[in-house]
Amino acid sequence: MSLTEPRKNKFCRSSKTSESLLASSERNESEISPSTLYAIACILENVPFINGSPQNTFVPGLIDLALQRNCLIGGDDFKSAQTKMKSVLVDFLVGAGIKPTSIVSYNHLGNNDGMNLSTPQTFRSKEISKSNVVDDMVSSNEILYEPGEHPDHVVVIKYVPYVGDSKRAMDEYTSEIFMGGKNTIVLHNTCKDSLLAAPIIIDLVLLAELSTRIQLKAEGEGKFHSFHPVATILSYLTKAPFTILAKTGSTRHTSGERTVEAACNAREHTEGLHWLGS
Ligand SMILES: O=P([O-])([O-])O[C@@H]1[C@@H](O)[C@H](O)[C@@H](O)[C@H](O)[C@@H]1O
Repeated sequence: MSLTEPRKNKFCRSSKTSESLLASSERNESEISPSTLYAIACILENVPFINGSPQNTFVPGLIDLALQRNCLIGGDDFKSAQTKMKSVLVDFLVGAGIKPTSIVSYNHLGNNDGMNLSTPQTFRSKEISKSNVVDDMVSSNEILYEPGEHPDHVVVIKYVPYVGDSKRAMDEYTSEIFMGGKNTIVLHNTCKDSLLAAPIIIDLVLLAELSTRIQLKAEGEGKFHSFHPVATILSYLTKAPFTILAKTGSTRHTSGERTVEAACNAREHTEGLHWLGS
């Protein structure tokens, strides 16, 4: 986990493969972000790495290295309060046939993260992870939304030192209902940012450790093997779930519902198992 870093809009040449990434870190090149360096160190020691921040730490060369070393990586960005509420509420509204057309999320906080997010480059990383959470829900409902249609969605975060770790979140959800009616839901949420993140970190660490001890094989497979290094099961607890597409093997940020399914499947298949190494 690290403080939010500026988002990389394109990957430099040295981060494209594991070889070029390792060579670049050996040369101490500045393009390699601190969180990517931490991840390299973990993978080289076969220690699971979880990205609790929103920036794109998992550059292609790092994913390559994790696959080669079969080391667990997961992320991105702990889903703690406003975004957790948003993913649940929008899922309910869309599922109930109520069409969110405008979502405005504002929050202010005064801790170190709030100060760090007060620069445009780092805020952009968080803005993306807080905004994309509804994309898959909207695009999957072709009855409510035309192809390409989506709600107006605005995310604002302001740094207010006085409130410290007591994060304030204010949300307004406006939706179209039956016969062109309008519905507006307004939420106000005050919470201790760190107290929300801490249990998520503990759960992620426990789940990551447990995942590394599970061996499995599908029918027809010759031998047992571990889960895929890209830990979809961990991404349920994040804003921007980092997952692997079974068909193509490519990684992508996907929706929360798919990660719920992955977590439920994993639990179903592991309940009551005799634990290796226990
Ligand atoms: O999870 P959430 O409340 O939507 O998002 C939060 C952000 O709004 C806040 O700026 C940050 O400090 C928290 O760590 C968390 O990421």
